[in-house]
Amino acid sequence: MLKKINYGDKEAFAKVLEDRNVSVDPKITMTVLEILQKVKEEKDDALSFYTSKFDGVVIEDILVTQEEMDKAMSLVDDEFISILEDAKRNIELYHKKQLKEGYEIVEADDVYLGQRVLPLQRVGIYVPGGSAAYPSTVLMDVIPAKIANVDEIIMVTPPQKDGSVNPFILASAKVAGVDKIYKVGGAQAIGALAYGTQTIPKVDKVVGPGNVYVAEAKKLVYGQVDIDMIAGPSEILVIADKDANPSFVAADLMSQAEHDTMASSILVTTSEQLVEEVEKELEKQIQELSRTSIMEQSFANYGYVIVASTIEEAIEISNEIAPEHLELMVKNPKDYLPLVRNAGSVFLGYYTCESIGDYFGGTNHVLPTNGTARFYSPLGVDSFMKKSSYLHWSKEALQKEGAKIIRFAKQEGLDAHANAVRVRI
Ligand SMILES: NC(=O)c1ccc[n+]([C@@H]2O[C@H](COP(=O)([O-])OP(=O)(O)OC[C@H]3O[C@@H](n4cnc5c(N)ncnc54)[C@H](O)[C@@H]3O)[C@@H](O)[C@H]2O)c1
Ligand SMILES: N[C@H](CO)Cc1c[nH]c[nH+]1
Ligand SMILES: [Zn+2]
Repeated sequence: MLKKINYGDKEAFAKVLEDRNVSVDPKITMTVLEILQKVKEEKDDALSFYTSKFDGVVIEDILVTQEEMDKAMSLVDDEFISILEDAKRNIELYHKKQLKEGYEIVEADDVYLGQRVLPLQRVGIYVPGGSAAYPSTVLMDVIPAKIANVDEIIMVTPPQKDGSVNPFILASAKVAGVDKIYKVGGAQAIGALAYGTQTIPKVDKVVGPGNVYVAEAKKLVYGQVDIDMIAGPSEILVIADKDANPSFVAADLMSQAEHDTMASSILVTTSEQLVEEVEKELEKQIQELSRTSIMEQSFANYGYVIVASTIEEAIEISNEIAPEHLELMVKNPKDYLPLVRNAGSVFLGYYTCESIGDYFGGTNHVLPTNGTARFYSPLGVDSFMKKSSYLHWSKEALQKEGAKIIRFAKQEGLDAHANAVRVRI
């Protein structure tokens, strides 16, 4: 099911990297530009138009009401609410450590300077609602924003055919602490968050995964608002030694392949025998699961096995691929962690399947994909904060150092800058 290549075959390996560089069809960019322009000009009317066109439903009031929230809570079982709360606790515990403080430096002559770390005022969270509903993503997006102390968290998500929102999404939003929820999705929702409409207020940052229209819209509004990252189809790279259990390896490869036909699952191993055993396990387990066709297509598109000569070499390969998720199914996995340079999130040991991180372990599951783990970080508290600097100089300090500043300004030909110092001293 997986295409087998050797790391030594540089051409074949280059193709693995190339395959991930899916460029966006210009037609999609044109469609999204058109949607964004219409939202900018026609605001709420454009939202109604596109919701009816793409989601097949006409909605009078897109703001989710208290009544709708109460109904959703009554539809969700207590066990699930309690699981959401347990997951929330783990996610909070992990993310609280990310809170950063500002600093101040005090010098002679009443000179002081510092950096303040401030929460964003209003953020927009996109929660996908097309082919699958992910209450877990609501927790992953919202909890770090709450910890950062963002003033207002607004969520947008496409309505279902009957005009409602999946109750598990609403329950998750309630547990996480979202302030307002609007029933609108796709590029039009991103446009609404970026430009504001009569109903949806303009935000400072848009975060959250979505399909290609959502991702393209985020790219296009960047600058008008900040965005988190472009999170594409899921990826998993498993590094397994000869002692790894083939049944576990196969199960984990399938766990991400089931997300999307464009998801990528790669096994890098030092054991030829494991390759054969994993193949057998894949054939067996895939028949026992439900999203068989998606997994098969995903393996056909981006499923690879790469044989490496050592675990160190396997990590070198992984660093080149820079996967969203990396599993180290090897003996003494922590010994290898320092060698990992590029990976969104690393799962250590035979029993740490990636699904733990998707739902419950505490680390964030909104992660850089498509090789961008080389420079992007997981979504976190930092994503919802910004910095601002400040400086104070006294008359004495300016008298001492002012001449240097005047000279600097003159060097740049900026006389008015120099003058601002001169008039004070
Ligand atoms: N990385 C992560 O953490 C993570 C988590 C959850 C989901 N995801 C990904 O998010 C994506 C969700 O996609 P989805 O489609 O299910 O939901 P979605 O909410 O992203 O997209 C649905 C919206 O797309 C718009 N749309 C659909 N067809 C269109 C068209 N022809 N032209 C213009 N707009 C159109 C509609 O407005 C619709 O409301 C998947 O790729 C999934 O793998 C990633
Ligand atoms: N693995 C996905 C991110 O790549 C997130 C997710 C949500 N639910 C299950 N998994
Ligand atoms: Zn997942």
